[in-house]
Amino acid sequence: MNDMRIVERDVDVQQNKISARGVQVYYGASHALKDVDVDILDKTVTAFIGPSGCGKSTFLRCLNRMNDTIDICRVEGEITLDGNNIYDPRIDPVQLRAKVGMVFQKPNPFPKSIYDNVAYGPKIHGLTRSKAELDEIVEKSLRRAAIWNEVKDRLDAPGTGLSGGQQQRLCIARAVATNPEVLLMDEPCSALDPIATAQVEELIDELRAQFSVVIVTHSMQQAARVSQKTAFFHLGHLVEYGETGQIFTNPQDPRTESYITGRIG
Ligand SMILES: Nc1ncnc2c1ncn2[C@@H]1O[C@H](COP(=O)(O)OP(=O)(O)OP(=O)(O)O)[C@@H](O)[C@H]1O
Repeated sequence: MNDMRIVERDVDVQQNKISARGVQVYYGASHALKDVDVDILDKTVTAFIGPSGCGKSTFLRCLNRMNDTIDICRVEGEITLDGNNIYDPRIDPVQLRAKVGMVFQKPNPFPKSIYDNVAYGPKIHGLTRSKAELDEIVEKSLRRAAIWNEVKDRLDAPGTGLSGGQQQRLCIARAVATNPEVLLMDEPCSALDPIATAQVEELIDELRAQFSVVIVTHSMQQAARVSQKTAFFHLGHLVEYGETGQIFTNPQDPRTESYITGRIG
């Protein structure tokens, strides 16, 4: 008789969230990104590293069409989110950016209360039907961003009155409030002190359980601490992409090796 028992086992299939093929970016006549191919995994932190001006932020901004806001910028090639072309003219960039949220280098809370900073996105995207539901989303988002305990008694106070590290976690709460699937972070710790940096790094590790996180960082130590995958960019090319441990201990390309050993950068 056939053995019909189903063997339970850990299934650890890492799925592609975003795929880029043949991506070129131009600022006017200047060719800033050249033929970038990459698959970004779900529930994974991917770090983009490389010397200043190599195109890390430009590529990050391609992933939620933030480059659309720069007049002279032109993007070619294909980028898909869950298999759907994000540059399809039928895609609304505002809706896309709710799914692919972004946190910037400098914390940039709106000049509004802590509550309103987080409530804004769910309100404009019509994600709630009642004040009670909105309160719930605000609390959940502030908890996910590990700042609830610090602000729960002053939700009406201005977001801009928080410390830099708290403001950045508020911006992360704002980004997660629309229930995104991908979180893009452009040097999110560069304006923070070491303690706030450690808090945000810990948070990034927790967010990975729910999102695909992509982080641009100048700090190789940070990339090594927070990411599972690393992409090394140089002069507009994605030179090498792989497991973070492999990139830092056994890089395959001499340019990657020069960068991580401090010879370029
Ligand atoms: N808005 C813009 N207009 C014109 N050129 C730009 C613009 N933004 C970036 N560039 C150019 O595109 C190239 C890539 O820049 P990008 O900011 O993506 O690099 P980066 O690797 O993120 O650099 P950094 O680490 O210094 O932030 C650079 O040559 C830069 O000067």
